[in-house]
Amino acid sequence: HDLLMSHKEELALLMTLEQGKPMKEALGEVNYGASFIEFFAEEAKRVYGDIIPPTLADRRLLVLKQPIGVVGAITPWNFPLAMITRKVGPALACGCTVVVKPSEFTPLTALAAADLALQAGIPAGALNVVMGNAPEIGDELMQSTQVRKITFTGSTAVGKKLMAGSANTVKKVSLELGGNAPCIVFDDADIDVAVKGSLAAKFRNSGQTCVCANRILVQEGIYEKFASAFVKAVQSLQVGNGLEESTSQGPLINEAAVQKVEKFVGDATSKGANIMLGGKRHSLGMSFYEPTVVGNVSNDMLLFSEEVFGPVAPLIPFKTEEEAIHLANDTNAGLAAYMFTKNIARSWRVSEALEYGLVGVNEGLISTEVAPFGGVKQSGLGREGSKYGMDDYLEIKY
Ligand SMILES: NC(=O)c1ccc[n+]([C@@H]2O[C@H](COP(=O)([O-])OP(=O)(O)OC[C@H]3O[C@@H](n4cnc5c(N)ncnc54)[C@H](O)[C@@H]3O)[C@@H](O)[C@H]2O)c1
Ligand SMILES: O=C[C@H](O)CS(=O)(=O)O
Repeated sequence: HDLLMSHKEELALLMTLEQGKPMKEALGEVNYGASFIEFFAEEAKRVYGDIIPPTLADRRLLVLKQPIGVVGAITPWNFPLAMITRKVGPALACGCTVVVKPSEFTPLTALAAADLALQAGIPAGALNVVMGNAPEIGDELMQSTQVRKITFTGSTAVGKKLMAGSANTVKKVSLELGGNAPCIVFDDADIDVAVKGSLAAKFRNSGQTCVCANRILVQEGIYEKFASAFVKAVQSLQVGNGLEESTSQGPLINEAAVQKVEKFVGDATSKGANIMLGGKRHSLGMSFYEPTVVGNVSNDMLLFSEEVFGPVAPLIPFKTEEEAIHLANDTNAGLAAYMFTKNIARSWRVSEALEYGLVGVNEGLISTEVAPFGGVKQSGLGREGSKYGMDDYLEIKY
């Protein structure tokens, strides 16, 4: 933890250079990534067992918790450090060894973090980083009987492949997959809080975050007022080189990502949505795309049904609370959801009706190492972070 923090600037520079996120976000990710190392170093002291009152007088019943064994960890490019430490932290704390396969788009951050781990005294062989052909490495990890657990963060499609491939050796699998987060703005919301929270939830890492607001549902009574204020806030975002202090929006990870955004925006406009801001490649060229707001989006559009993973905010009008809940849950994803309301009864009622692993109320940035992170439905299996994050790396022995 201390070496990550003392090398914060170098690690952040690596992330900005290979992933593109603005330095201020990269610096924040080092703090976030290091927090998992510190948190789980502490949790290692609390891997408690049990002594169970026996059913027979001459018996003593004991429960131990032991490390599951060798862990295969496969991670994405969008949070090159934190998605690794969110796995390596609990794995090492539970006494497991780890083989990490980082994304081919962000290898340097992974190697730098691993080097710091060796400097910190993590024994050689306890933490390993492998690079190369992802499917081949994945197959090796899935088929090896030495590997007892696969932990994956990435797209839902790849997660399903790994889950299926792990069946042959009955591995424990934890999956952190794609999202399609609704962000519900009710008539009774504080509009400034709603605009600030929706902006943060949508445009973090230029929209390339699994918990990004993917659909912004706005009640009809506040739709015009919210849309106007939200567009004005999006206009304040500064697109540019992540190394420049003024930049708040970097490039997308690659050309394919930009083409996906273009496809989604084109699909929406062809079906009647209207571009309120942006809607095209940025004049900087390369893989920069303008922060975009699309109005009157409906559930027949890709922007509603799929994870855009880019700087595009679809606004979807709704009439009633029941309609908002129905629209919000109308997806196979179930990672994060957000709502903005000043009505406490409504916040409880809607939170409990939403089919998601994480629900933010009047807040767009909810990820923290002390709380359980993970999805329901097809957004994943298991939880990372929090005391619950240890369970996936332990076996219970009676
Ligand atoms: N739920 C979460 O915590 C979370 C966090 C970050 C990203 N994501 C999701 O990840 C996606 C974006 O990340 P990405 O583009 O890196 O995802 P991806 O699935 O394309 O790649 C993720 C990792 O899997 C590897 N991989 C790809 N194909 C593989 C295969 N056949 N076998 C083994 N490994 C393989 C990649 O090399 C990479 O290391 C988005 O859908 C996003 O929502 C989810
Ligand atoms: O992109 C997915 C990450 O899990 C986002 S967060 O940094 O954990 O919020």
